[in-house]
Amino acid sequence: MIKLEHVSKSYSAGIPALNDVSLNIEEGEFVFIVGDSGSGKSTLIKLLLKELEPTEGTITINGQKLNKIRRRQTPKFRRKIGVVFQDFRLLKDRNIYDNVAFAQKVIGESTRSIKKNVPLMLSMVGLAAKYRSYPKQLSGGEQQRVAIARALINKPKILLADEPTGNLDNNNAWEIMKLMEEINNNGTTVVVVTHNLEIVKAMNKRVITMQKGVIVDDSDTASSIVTGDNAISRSLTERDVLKREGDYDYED
Ligand SMILES: Nc1ncnc2c1ncn2[C@@H]1O[C@H](COP(=O)(O)OP(=O)(O)OP(=O)(O)O)[C@@H](O)[C@H]1O
Repeated sequence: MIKLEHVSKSYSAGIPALNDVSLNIEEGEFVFIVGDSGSGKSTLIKLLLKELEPTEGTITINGQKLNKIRRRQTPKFRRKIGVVFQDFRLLKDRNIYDNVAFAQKVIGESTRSIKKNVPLMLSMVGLAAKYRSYPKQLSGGEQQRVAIARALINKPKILLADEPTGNLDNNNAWEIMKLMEEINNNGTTVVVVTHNLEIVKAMNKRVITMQKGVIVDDSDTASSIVTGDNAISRSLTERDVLKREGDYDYED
């Protein structure tokens, strides 16, 4: 699903930010990437999103070699990956329904589908009742849930999260991690960059440790590997949601 072969990235002369990194992440895995500040974690995420090009080596995602993707095809490629950041990056002047719906509008989804999909997704992250709220009316944990809903609404096979709990207190951090675990259990491959080693230890997943641009440890726990495609919609039917949330209409 995600394959790096001898990937290096230098921003300038001197020590490369990534130095000959080879890595394989299989479909359905949940992987933490940890390491000191400056060890290359964010560089790795940016390479996976094709925001940066490697200086050397090859990256393959979903069978697609990233260096073969033309510039005008890049947005389409990125839409296949859900991304979540530390600072949420929500649209401040839109309510949370519109924040999530926006991602569907961008790919040309019909209004009818959007009206069906967005409530389901908001329900999955536990925010169906707050669909009219604006980001500033939500707690940090809730805002991150909206960001996760937005990242997943187009059913990507991969979710990348760069310090998703960095701005959250411990309880909210745990809830977000548990949500990511649920998402992974439904078949999505999840890659999480974090400094929160307490959570990493407790979650018992594969942990890749980086130091000065190289992988210094990769502890694989095979029990965390789940196979299958993205199946959020399979596990959460419309009927489930109506049962859970009560039947109510969303505005246009
Ligand atoms: N745009 C850039 N230009 C030059 N050097 C950069 C740039 N971005 C990152 N670096 C350097 O590359 C190295 C790796 O940085 P990176 O941001 O990938 O680390 P990180 O592990 O994500 O750190 P943090 O945990 O602090 O976010 C660092 O030495 C950093 O200074």
